[in-house]
Amino acid sequence: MSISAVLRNSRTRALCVLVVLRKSVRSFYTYKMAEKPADYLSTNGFESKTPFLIGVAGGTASGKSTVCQRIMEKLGQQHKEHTERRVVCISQDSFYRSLTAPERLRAERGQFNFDHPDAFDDKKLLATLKDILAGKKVEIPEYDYISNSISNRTNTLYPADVVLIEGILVFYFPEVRDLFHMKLFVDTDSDTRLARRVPRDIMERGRDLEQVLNQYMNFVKPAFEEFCLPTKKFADVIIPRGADNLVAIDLIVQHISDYLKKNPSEVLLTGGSSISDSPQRSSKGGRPH
Ligand SMILES: Nc1ncnc2c1ncn2[C@@H]1O[C@H](COP(=O)(O)OP(=O)(O)O)[C@@H](O)[C@H]1O
Ligand SMILES: O=c1ccn([C@@H]2O[C@H](COP(=O)(O)O)[C@@H](O)[C@H]2O)c(=O)[nH]1
Repeated sequence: MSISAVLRNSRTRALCVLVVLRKSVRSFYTYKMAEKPADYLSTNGFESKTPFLIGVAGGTASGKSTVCQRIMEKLGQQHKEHTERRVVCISQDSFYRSLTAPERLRAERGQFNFDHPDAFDDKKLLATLKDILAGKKVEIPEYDYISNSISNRTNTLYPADVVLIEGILVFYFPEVRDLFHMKLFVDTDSDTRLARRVPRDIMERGRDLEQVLNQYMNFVKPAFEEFCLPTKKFADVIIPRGADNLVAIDLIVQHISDYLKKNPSEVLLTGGSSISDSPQRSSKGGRPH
């Protein structure tokens, strides 16, 4: 091979290396930039960080709401103005879908399966959680268990640092499940749950004993076994005995508290924080907890 051919060849090789290098540098930036909007909301040169999203699943009356309440109390959030809260909590029940007229009739007779995934508007739940993760203020509908429907009242959820969402099937829908940075499963035995559900549904949800037991045997128990219990395997932390488990609650509170300390709530100037400081999905590597 002549010297000029060698030179031409090595120049070609050098050019190739440069192209490859440029390509990998560009794809590195593309990756970073593409990741950024999911973690930061950019408005007028300011960025507000995405909240740390915690899913809390478990069977009916396992104590999901009570666990969330305890966490809020221990973090001193319960008595704060809604606009001031750094930790907020919502329920998957706000995302039950509207029923058709025949379904409404069945629901009134206790013959509608509210424990089946089809009872939920999972698209709306997903869209709302994405808005929350984008740092938006959202309206959360109130669910009315007496009329078995979404009421016309909503509660405003202001951007917060940590958002808890509790519900029987929060880990059921894969796209929803993948949004969580941390997944908790409240594991309370079925007898205890039934013993709690009966008085609650009679006193708070306007049911009679026969209705509660029929619904439990026909729908609640089979659906728990088919749809809710299998999602326990997705949990990062299982909380046996629910709100009675003070050790588990204290550990979770400590973790959230550390997260809040590491992530001051003020809005950040653009470029003020690195991507690696922001929450990572628990299904991927590098989780912060
Ligand atoms: N550790 C507990 N000890 C006694 N009662 C409890 C406990 N946890 C929850 N409860 C009661 O059981 C019922 C269901 O609890 P809740 O937290 O609403 O469960 P979930 O949100 O899982 O449906 C409520 O009436 C609640 O007050
Ligand atoms: O109109 C409705 C809607 C839901 N339910 C029951 O509620 C539970 C879920 O709420 P928990 O607070 O987790 O118990 C679910 O088991 C449904 O059966 C209802 O009875 N009526």
